[in-house]
Amino acid sequence: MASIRPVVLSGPSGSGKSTLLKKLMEEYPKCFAFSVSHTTRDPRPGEKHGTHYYYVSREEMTKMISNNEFVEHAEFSNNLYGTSKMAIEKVQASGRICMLDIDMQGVKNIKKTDLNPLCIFIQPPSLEKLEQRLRDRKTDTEEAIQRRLKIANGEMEYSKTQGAYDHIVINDELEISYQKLKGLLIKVSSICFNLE
Ligand SMILES: Nc1ncnc2c1ncn2[C@@H]1O[C@H](COP(=O)(O)OP(=O)(O)OP(=O)(O)O)[C@@H](O)[C@H]1O
Repeated sequence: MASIRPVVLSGPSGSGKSTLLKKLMEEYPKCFAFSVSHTTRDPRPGEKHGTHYYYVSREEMTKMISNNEFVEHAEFSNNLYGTSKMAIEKVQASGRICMLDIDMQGVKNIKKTDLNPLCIFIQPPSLEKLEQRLRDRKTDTEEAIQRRLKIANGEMEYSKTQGAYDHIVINDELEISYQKLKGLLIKVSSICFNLE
């Protein structure tokens, strides 16, 4: 049986990826799952290997990176984090749709794998509205907002290139965008998604 395609949501910071994913997970908790990331940081009390993260040594993770086992990886506060192909395949094997929230570079990488992802660009209605949403979110400094807006320009440009994304959802009115997203996901797996 062909495996269920993983679904990538990508788009500028503040375009609404987390908001849409949260709605989806709340409405269909059994249908979707996130992949478990790898990290070199130590587990915190109560955290379980394979549930919260896969905890690996820096040596092991560096080796995995050079073996091209990650679709994306980054370093924060002296620790490496990454989304492995294996973790995505594990979700697929469980019969659920693996949802990924990854940046433009991650999209380019995952498209080179044999995971056959459905890539959806979550587009803000305008850069002005994006800026307003980032301000209203109150999670970023002015400097961070300016940095996010600069990156957003490049992401918007890339989204227009031929074949970059399978679909674009303009996130203007949240409920309408959410329904559009659901419509696209039914096509990935009507069995799992059991909406009809
Ligand atoms: N359709 C919408 N209309 C108005 N506000 C929205 C809409 N969608 C999301 N928002 C708000 O915009 C802000 C940014 O959304 P969110 O945090 O989901 O973006 P994101 O793409 O996940 O960003 P990041 O990449 O930084 O995690 C949030 O405060 C959210 O409540």
